Amino acid sequence: MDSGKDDDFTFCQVSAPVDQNDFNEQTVVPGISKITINEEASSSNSGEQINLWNNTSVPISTTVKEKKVGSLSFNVIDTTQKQPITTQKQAGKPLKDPAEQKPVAKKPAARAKVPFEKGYSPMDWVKLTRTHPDLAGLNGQSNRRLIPLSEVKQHQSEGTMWTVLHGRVYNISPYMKFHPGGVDMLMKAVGKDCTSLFSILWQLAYHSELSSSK
Ligand code: HEM
Repeated sequence: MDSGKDDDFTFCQVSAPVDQNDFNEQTVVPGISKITINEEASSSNSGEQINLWNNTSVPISTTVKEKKVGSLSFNVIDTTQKQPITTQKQAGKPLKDPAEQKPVAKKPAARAKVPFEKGYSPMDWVKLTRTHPDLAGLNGQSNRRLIPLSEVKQHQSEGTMWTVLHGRVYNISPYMKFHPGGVDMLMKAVGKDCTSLFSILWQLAYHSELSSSK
């Protein structure tokens, strides 16, 4: 093992994220009519931002930051946009050349925080991570093995709910009731590669804290 992070449930080789097509942003955030997805952002410093509505792309520069929530750690894309994410959409009319479109200020996302049950506050999570060193459920197994997506799909039950984010496998089961967005939201990531979904949420500013350096 190298000297990298060894307290984590890592590494896997999987296919491209699969949940993007299942994902309907309206069900996650009613009222949102326009979102964009970052492609090729997990390991490069530059990429393209694809606009889902008119399929134009805008070059952006990205950096990948590693963030931690308790023992869960993950990479989060930090995009330094050269152009605003949102542009005006005209109902029923073809969109203008992106260069002509007036920029619209990005609205802060409507809050969708769910009240925590007693004993599941962020502070309780911190305590749990300190008192339970093996929340990933490794049981002494290496955290550096290749895990196929087919194996990730098999872990969808209490205690062992796996997801893939930026090429790494995480057991998010212990975090379920601590998730500020609620159990139902987090369940959408279980048994899948949630990288695309996570990028969408980040762009909607739902996971802003995870991606800032505060
Ligand atoms: C994969 C692991 C995930 C982790 C570790 C995680 C962690 C977090 C954290 C720390 C927050 C609070 C951040 C903030 O207040 O800015 C949050 C909020 C939220 N998350 Fe997640 N999340 C995960 C996956 C998901 C998924 C898959 C969804 C939806 C499908 C989701 C939906 C939300 C929503 C709606 C909020 C509420 C944002 C707000 O209104 O404040 N999360 N999550």
